[in-house]
Amino acid sequence: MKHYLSVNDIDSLPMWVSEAITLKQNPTAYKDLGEQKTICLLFFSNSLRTRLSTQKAAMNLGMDVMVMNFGSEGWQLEFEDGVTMDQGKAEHIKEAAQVVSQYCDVVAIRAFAGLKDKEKDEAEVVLNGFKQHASIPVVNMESSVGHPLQALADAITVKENAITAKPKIVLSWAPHPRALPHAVPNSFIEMMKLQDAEFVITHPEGYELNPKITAGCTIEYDQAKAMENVDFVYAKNWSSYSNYGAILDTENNWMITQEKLGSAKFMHCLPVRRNVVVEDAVLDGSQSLVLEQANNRTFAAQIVLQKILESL
Ligand SMILES: NCCC[C@H](NC(=O)CCC(=O)O)C(=O)O
Ligand SMILES: NC(=O)OP(=O)(O)O
Repeated sequence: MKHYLSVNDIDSLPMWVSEAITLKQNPTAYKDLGEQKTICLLFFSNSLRTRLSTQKAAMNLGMDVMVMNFGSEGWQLEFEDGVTMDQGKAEHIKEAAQVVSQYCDVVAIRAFAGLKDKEKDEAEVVLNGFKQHASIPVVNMESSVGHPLQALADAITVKENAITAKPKIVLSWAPHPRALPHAVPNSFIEMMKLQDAEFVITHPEGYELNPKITAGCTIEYDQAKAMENVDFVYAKNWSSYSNYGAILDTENNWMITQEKLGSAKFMHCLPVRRNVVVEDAVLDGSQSLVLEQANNRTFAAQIVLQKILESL
């Protein structure tokens, strides 16, 4: 595998998930694979889990790791071709990506959607800029439109906790004080299409995601109805897609509560706003899988890096 940019770079989900679960028994089993290899993690946006779990995964594989908060510490990058660079941006992606490629064997990038300009976000300028100009494999650590490492960790978590072969999984929109990107729900939906599940998306009207991504999915505007007989509830806020980046005022009581959850398991990618997205009782109770999801981020990243290292 050259790059890991979206869940569609996974050639066999069942195989990857099963390899990741096996890996958990002996995380350093492939310690020699990454010897003399360096990964560079570039952050244009904040992170806790992605930063530490990807670093941990690389260390488990024996790799050297360099981390840079590019957004605050790097030169401001120009991504457009042919511009006269007489304004604030000091360095062009053409040089930056090639320079990084000289120091590392793999580069991983986090750059969230700006949520102002849909076309610009969907062009994935940062991720694609590196893909185009770097000569090394690129890993997506959450871009404007996808978070495939999270989705892989989620698939591992579902596999480990499912008690039926085809569980009912509901992706529920939840409230949030800020406008959030679509990357996590997008990749979760794409991942659901790769696995056997009765999958339902529920959100208030106006919060429809990109129809190209939700094509073929069941969308139910009544949250209670969507959650009947559910096995896994995956909560996530996202801003409007059609009214791009807006917070609408259609929300009415969408927070996940223990009462709504019933006996289902609760999932969220974290960080989560307590008593806004989900009530304390759920997060502090035994049905929450959020810490398992975060733990599985290491093994998701490790499987991805393993596949990349094997193909170098
Ligand atoms: N990487 C996981 C989620 C990252 C991001 N959440 C956030 O920005 C939450 C920030 C806050 O709660 O203020 C998102 O939704 O895509
Ligand atoms: N879930 C996740 O990606 O967390 P961070 O944003 O903290 O990396």
